[in-house]
Amino acid sequence: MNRHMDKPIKLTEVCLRDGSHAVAHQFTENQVRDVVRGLDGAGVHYIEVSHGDGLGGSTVQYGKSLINEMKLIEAAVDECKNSKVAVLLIPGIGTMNELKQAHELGAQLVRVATHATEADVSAQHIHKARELGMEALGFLMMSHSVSVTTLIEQAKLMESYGAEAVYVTDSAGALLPNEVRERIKALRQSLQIEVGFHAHNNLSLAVANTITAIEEGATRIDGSVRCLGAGAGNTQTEVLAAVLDRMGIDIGIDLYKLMDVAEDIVGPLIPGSQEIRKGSLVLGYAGVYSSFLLHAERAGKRFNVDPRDILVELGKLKAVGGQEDMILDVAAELAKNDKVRA
Ligand SMILES: CC[C@H](O)CC(=O)C(=O)O
Ligand SMILES: [Mn+2]
Repeated sequence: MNRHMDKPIKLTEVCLRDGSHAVAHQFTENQVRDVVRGLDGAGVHYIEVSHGDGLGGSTVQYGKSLINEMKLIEAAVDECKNSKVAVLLIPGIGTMNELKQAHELGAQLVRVATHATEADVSAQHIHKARELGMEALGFLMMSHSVSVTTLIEQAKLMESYGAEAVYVTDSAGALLPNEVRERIKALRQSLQIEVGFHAHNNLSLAVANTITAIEEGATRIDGSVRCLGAGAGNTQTEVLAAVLDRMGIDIGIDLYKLMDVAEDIVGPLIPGSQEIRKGSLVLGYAGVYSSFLLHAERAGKRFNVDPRDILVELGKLKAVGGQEDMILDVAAELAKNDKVRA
């Protein structure tokens, strides 16, 4: 443990949930089984399994899953000897019924995710999860887009509903290290519960930002092996584990086993490349939801406009998760303006 930490670090591996965006929600049951078996064997504490947009996300708006997420959750639970299965739920996309179903299948933790100004919509789901005996954590998305004061207010709401931790969620991968530091520090000073951090690597800062969060006392940390997550992916778990080991922080994970899962099991599932390319870079630069990338690339093709222009415009409009329909509106509008100019 480092000097600020009062609890050991708990790692949530998100490649099977955030990574679902990167594979257009096409995970098969066997892929999930293989990845979970490997992560469980490496000692990962929590493995999140859900549609990329959380329980109930399989829709035309967000992208249809190949396999019903409940089947994937059941398979993940079946493969776990020590790891716990976690799910993500965005109120309004996921419902109480889906939460109950996931719990009955063996999910032990839920992260209730809201936009960084809308924590009030998480109350019922946090209460329900606690009533079911699940761990219930709050996940404040697009945390870069609000002031530290707002973030504290919203985190306190989640704490008052019974959340056992609140995450600073850098959905756009837009936060700079000093901005992570001030946010984590402020939440640590204002909350009695644990603080977490979830990064995206769009500006190549995910590992550095995660280390900064840990230095400030964050104890709930997310990563995705091989960066399999939306945009340029998340904090690369095996890299983070190696860095923490070098720092003398033991998180109880077998580094070589984790590297092997990353290389041999997750690597072959990655459809494109998770390196930072122009699309993902613009996500971080313009402060846009990482899960918008593939939608913007598709809309760009359809309307013959540069996806970067779509993303920059969405950044200006401060589009939030759940407003995926705006991506098509913006693309159509840009195409119309291009025609007028031509
Ligand atoms: C659309 C939900 C989103 O992927 C949740 C998340 O991981 C984030 O906001 O970064
Ligand atoms: Mn994410």
